[in-house]
Amino acid sequence: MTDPVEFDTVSPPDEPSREAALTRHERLTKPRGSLGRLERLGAWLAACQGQCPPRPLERARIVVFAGDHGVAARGVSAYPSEVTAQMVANFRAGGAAINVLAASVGAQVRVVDLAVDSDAADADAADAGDTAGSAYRVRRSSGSIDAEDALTDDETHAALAAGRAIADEEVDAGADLLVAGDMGIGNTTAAAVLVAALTGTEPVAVVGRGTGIDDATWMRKTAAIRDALRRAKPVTAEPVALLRTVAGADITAMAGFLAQAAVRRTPVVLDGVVSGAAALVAEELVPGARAWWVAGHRSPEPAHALVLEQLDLDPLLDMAMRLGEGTGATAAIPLLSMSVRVLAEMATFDEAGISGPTGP
Ligand SMILES: O=C(O)c1ccc[n+]([C@@H]2O[C@H](COP(=O)([O-])O)[C@@H](O)[C@H]2O)c1
Ligand SMILES: Cc1cc2nc[nH]c2cc1C
Repeated sequence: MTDPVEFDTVSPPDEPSREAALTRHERLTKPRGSLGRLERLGAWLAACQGQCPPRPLERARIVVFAGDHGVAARGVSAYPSEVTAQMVANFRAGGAAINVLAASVGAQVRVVDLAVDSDAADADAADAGDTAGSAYRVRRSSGSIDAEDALTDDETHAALAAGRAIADEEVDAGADLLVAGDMGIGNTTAAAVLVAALTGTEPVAVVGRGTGIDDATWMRKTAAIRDALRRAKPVTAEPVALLRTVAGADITAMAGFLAQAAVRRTPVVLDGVVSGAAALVAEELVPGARAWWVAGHRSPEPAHALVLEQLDLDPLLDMAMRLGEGTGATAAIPLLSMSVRVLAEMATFDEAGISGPTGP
């Protein structure tokens, strides 16, 4: 059996740099506080970088964690499982929404197949040019979580180790901002179960429309979530066992990635309900990790609202986006870039010879 995966502890972002950024904002040529949340966002990035003004963001990386889910066979999605492999090919060809959004904001996309339900040989072929992609493949799909564990212990450790290694690779290659995206038919069922388990919520309050399911599918999905939640209950306080029971290799790797990004002091933009569910588990694995995350957007999935509340994160955008792939997070990247550049490039009152506020 493989060894359990250990994570170092998380240290908080640098408070003096945050303070310096907030103080600098008082001296920039604008009424005090007038850039609103953009000011706090820049201060957060200054704290993450440990310097004020912060460096411009130059290497934002989006990692799409792809995997299939056995529970899809219960009829819980509006699309068939084969779409996962087809979309992985689309990502690699550059034709998916995330490719276009990433190109628009100057970010790069990396796709990693953790458990796509296709032949490993296909994955190897598709991974040509991205050798790391197939190297991290843990298995094909996952157990149907309403009736069996998603993964074995060994697979859970392998997926966590994969996510940790991917974060290390990205940080070592100079990433200054990370996004965890997801692709996997059926993954909103697994995400909803994780969120319900970790927030003590009833199935009907976490079930969402996913890819756009009809009412009959909603009933099957709710039943699957109910059954999986019953299986998850005994391991709710054990994050690794919870991942083994109801997550799947893609979400498990994402949790490892989010945990390790925080350990490595690298800021992350969270996406929708799937990255949110992984983030809830990552915060259990390495408490304090949430200080390294910002919520890029609010997904209409009800479980996402629970994630945001539990992690005390206020999303930057509310665009009714429910695609996944990291698209909601990537749409928020321009705000992060602006927040940094404002601190670095705006003139101060002194420099511009502009009168400051009247009064004391
Ligand atoms: O990120 C979200 O909040 C989100 C909400 C709904 C659907 N998705 C995407 O849709 C797929 C899962 O939907 P489903 O209905 O098959 O569970 C998966 O590929 C996700 O990336 C993602
Ligand atoms: C086409 C398609 C693209 C996706 N991207 C993320 N989830 C998806 C689900 C479907 C069905």
